[in-house]
Amino acid sequence: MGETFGEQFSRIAGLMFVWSTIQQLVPYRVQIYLEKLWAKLFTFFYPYVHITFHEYTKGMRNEAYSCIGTYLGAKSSNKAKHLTGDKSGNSKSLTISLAKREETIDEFNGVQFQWKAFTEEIQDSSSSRRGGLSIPHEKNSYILVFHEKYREMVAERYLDYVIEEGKAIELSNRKRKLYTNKNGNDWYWNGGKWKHIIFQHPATFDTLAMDPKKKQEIINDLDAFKKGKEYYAKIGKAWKRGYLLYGPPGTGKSTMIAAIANYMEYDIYDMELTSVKTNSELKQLLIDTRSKSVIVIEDIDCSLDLTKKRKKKEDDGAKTEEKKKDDEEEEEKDSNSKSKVTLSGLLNFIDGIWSACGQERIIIFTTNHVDKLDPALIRRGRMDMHIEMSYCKFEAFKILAKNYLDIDSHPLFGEIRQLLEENDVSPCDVAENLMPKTDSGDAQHCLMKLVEAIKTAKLEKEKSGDKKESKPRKMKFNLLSKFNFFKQSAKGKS
Ligand SMILES: Nc1ncnc2c1ncn2[C@@H]1O[C@H](COP(=O)(O)OP(=O)(O)OP(=O)(O)O)[C@@H](O)[C@H]1O
Ligand SMILES: [Mg+2]
Repeated sequence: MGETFGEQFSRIAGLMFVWSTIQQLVPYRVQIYLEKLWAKLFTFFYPYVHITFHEYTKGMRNEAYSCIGTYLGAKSSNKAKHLTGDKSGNSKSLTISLAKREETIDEFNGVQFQWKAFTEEIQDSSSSRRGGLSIPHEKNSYILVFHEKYREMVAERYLDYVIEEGKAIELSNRKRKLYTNKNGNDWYWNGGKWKHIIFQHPATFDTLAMDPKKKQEIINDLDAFKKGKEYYAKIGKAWKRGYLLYGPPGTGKSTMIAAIANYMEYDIYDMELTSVKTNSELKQLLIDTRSKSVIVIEDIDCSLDLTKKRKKKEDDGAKTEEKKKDDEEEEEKDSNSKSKVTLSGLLNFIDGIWSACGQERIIIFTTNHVDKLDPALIRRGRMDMHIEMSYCKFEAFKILAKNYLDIDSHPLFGEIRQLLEENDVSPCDVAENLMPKTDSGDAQHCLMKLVEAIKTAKLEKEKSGDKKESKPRKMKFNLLSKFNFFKQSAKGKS
């Protein structure tokens, strides 16, 4: 394997010359016999196999080519002498690749493999002809050369390894995207049914205020899912996971989605179910999603009248014919303007045959009213984990205090602990009070503000006599509305 491409080429040319001379001198039958002999001889003198990976095959970009390029760039950045650097709009940092005609050696399981970045100049006489001149264009490829005896290793392990590694590097270096199926002009359309902007959200599990034990459980579940490729294949299950996030407004459901996407380094598909007209459109949307993504349906209880539809069927039996007819007419009027996605369409979306066509996907539903959902929608197995996002208790408060004020303790913490135990306050409302409104706003001032706010809310509640059914102030932060801020900045970058 120590030979360069030049030396290998001279050796092949010599052998070819000997062969063509012999061919001209002997009759046809002998030629056939000699051809077999030649194949053996050739392998004996030149026991190397070449595999070429072109940049384009049949007019389509070859995914293997870009994965190999990324892999070789990462592997040879400290070995090869000629490299190129590239920073495309979609990558977070500089991508290093082998320069044209550069060679490098890669080692796998103690075996050396030779790679070369090959470029061929082609004189295109048709499409690119300008003013009588034919403009040359380049045909790029990577060539892998290895000894005959490693054929099996290459086919069964090495190439898979190279492609997977390349893909992983590409994924970790790409800018992630937030997709939507909503109508609107200020999103980038990517050819399918989804439009996107660059996804940038600072939420992480560290900044998410919730019970630390519960948080760790979710992180462990995500870790197991990430590493579960073989396990899911072994048990014959599609590699996907479903989470149901439920809880009152402002308890961090949307924030949790952003934290999950950041932790997993996934894209987000924010599905507006009311914009989907039919079940087949829903299926098409699913097909158009890519793997390594979180598919989100927020406020699932408000998205579709799924529960009503099912309940109606049960009630229909008890109605008079006239009443039934009136209802049907009413429904007909409604149905022309509304989405016709049905519960079974949605269930198929979650775990039908089609849902398995892309791997490594997380589906998340959020709701403020878990009790309103159809049991079929949230049964175990369909939604693997039910996560309750609840009011802010002391442990969660400490995380917010650290995030917003950078403090771990304060004399007011004791009072706040007690107030949080006795009152239902959403993390959103706590966060709102901890945010300094002026430059002079210090920790003491913010904590006092919080204490006052909780006490005032408590008094108001007592006055209204509605001690039990306290509803926190609804501060609706839809995932998309949060990202409106990023739309402008994302323009032109994607
Ligand atoms: N658990 C939390 N940890 C950290 N910040 C939080 C948390 N909950 C709420 N917040 C803060 O409050 C804001 C609103 O939270 P978020 O939108 O995630 O709530 P939600 O549960 O999705 O509400 P809704 O049910 O109205 O959609 C967030 O931008 C965040 O700043
Ligand atoms: Mg939300």
